Amino acid sequence: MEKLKIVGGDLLQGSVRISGAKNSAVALIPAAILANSPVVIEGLPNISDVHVLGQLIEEIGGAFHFDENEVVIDPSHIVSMPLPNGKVKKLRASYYLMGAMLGRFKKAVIGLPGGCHLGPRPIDQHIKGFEALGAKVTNEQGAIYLRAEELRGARIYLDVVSVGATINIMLAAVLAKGRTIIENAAKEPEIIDVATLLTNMGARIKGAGTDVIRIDGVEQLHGCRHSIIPDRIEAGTYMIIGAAMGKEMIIDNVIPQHLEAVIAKMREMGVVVETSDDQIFVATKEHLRAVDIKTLVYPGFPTDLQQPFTSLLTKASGTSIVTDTIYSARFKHIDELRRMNANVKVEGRSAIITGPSRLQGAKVRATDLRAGAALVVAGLMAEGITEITGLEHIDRGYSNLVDKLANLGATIWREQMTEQEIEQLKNT
Ligand SMILES: CC(=O)N[C@H]1[C@@H](OP(=O)(O)OP(=O)(O)OC[C@H]2O[C@@H](n3ccc(=O)[nH]c3=O)[C@H](O)[C@@H]2O)O[C@H](CO)[C@@H](O)[C@@H]1O
Ligand SMILES: C=C(OP(=O)(O)O)C(=O)O
Repeated sequence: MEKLKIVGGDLLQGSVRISGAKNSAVALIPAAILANSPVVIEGLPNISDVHVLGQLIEEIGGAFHFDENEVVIDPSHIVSMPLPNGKVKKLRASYYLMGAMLGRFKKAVIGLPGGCHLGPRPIDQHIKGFEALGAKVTNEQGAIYLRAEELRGARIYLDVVSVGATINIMLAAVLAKGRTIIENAAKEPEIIDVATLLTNMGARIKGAGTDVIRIDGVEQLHGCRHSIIPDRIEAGTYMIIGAAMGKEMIIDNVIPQHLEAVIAKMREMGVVVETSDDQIFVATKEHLRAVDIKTLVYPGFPTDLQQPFTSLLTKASGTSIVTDTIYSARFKHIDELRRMNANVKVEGRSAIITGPSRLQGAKVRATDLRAGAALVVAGLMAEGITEITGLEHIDRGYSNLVDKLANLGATIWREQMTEQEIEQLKNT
């Protein structure tokens, strides 16, 4: 087991290349199993969520060859094998195997997913969608059993705007008979990316990226080549790092339109942000202003950047209020930031940050993926050494984090934990 060590205070300079989007990747891989021949995806990120999904594809008889440039998924020999336990619990997005397996085999058994603990994360809207398409769905001892004689298109209104439910219903509907209409659909860029792959595989989908998506079922889908979109959350994390510690930082391979809400907030704080076609330039300023943030569905401020942004706000003068309207308990990083001398407290669904604070290095623990990102940002800003444990969370979503930051001039490395440290961690 490893920990991450950061000596804070270095000003960062240079360019960082953003990897493929985690939240696209984890849907594109299950989408590929709907094809009858190999699918090639360029630019998948080198993160554990991708590797775990690859292992799941192999477990059910598919082939998955990972390479930093492209991944080949051959779904020709996949069988409808139950996956009630095991690796499905390691990530959230294993729930996409429900829609994809149901779509291909008209039956599936998939254990309830894992992923970050951010408060309740029900999947009732996914199930409502599968049932509307004609599936019988039951929950037996923590696994979802899905079975249909045939899937028929339906009109489905989502009671909650959900990324996962929107994509999962698309996956189940592309091979269904007739037309499916998803109303109140989520509009995230990752949904468009998945629709683009499915369309290249032969699916008929209109409206992805708007709140009404129309899918006309087809008989079969074939393999194709697809290039993934860049990760707007990874890009946003490096923008935050640039806003905190950047002398002159260029975020490369990014779609600036995907980050408009974040760019606007940074400019409101006084951060220097300039955009071009596929790059964003960010530099810190000595005096940053406090701002309030409310997370919203896309194109609003993304909840996945709320936690690292909180770390940045410890540097701003005044009081900032960060409210998460998507998740009720996405504040596990706050106690750790307090250990680092941040003046932060949680009231209900809001974090209240009073700055500026001089952060101090400390031993802290990442309890979820973006809590980990928040601690990396804080560690880069702090005086002295910060030690971060819980790297398995960070590894779910950040490709080559240490190399990317070291190339920008950060003093950061991974180190084996001693047996005593591992024991201590287990007991906390
Ligand atoms: C793998 C992946 O893509 N993860 C992202 C996805 O998660 P995920 O797809 O799980 O998030 P959703 O968009 O579904 O969830 C949004 C909100 O709706 C609620 N809800 C969702 C589904 C449902 O059936 N019932 C219900 O009540 C959730 O509890 C949450 O409060 O979108 C989130 C919101 O942008 C991001 O934080 C995650 O990074
Ligand atoms: C919440 C996240 O991921 P997941 O939905 O995969 O747990 C995230 O990427 O911030």
